[in-house]
Amino acid sequence: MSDDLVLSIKNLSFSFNNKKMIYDDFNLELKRGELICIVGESGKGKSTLFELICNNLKPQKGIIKVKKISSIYQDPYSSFHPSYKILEQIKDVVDNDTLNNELNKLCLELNLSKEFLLKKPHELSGGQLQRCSILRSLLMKPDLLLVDEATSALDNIISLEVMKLLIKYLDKCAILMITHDISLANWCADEIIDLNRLKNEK
Ligand SMILES: Nc1ncnc2c1ncn2[C@@H]1O[C@H](COP(=O)(O)OP(=O)(O)OP(=O)(O)O)[C@@H](O)[C@H]1O
Repeated sequence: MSDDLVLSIKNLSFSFNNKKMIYDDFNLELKRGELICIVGESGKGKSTLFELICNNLKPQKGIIKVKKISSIYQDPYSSFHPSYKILEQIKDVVDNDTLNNELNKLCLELNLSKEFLLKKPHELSGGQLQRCSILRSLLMKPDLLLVDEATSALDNIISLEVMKLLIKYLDKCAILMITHDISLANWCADEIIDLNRLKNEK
């Protein structure tokens, strides 16, 4: 893949148990600096696409190439182990230099008190833990950030601030984001892929 290309999906076909095709000859390229939103009704295959990109599902046809991924999910409690402090779980995946250089600044930008990092996941609210999950993802310095409805657990003002922060990171990575919020997609996306239309075109 060229330097700027972080995701390449070519001629992807996928169905569960060889039943209804969810993807049929689907193509997508994402370059550093691009933000693409995936929209579509429930059951159209948004999460399935992320599972395919993360290599948790195998396509029947086609090739998916991807550089370093980090994911932010809708439910932050599913992103953390319940028994360990947040900071320990961040240290598991982030090197010391990055922690020393970037943790304070990012906590400020995410409006996240460092005290939260010394707590276990269930001691935080959904919104607080989601910001911890975003913090960990950004500290991992991914080439591709997969964002699945990640701001829906946050209130509107924080959600907008977090989106602005993610957009600031676009010089370092690309973002592929699942959202039901069309106005958010219209506001931030370079391109919107509507899975309802994909199906209608068949
Ligand atoms: N493990 C599975 N086995 C069989 N079918 C599945 C499996 N996972 C998902 N599906 C089906 O595949 C289709 C796409 O599911 P997917 O979860 O990708 O949709 P989605 O667009 O993310 O929906 P939502 O907006 O509700 O999260 C659905 O019809 C779903 O029922």
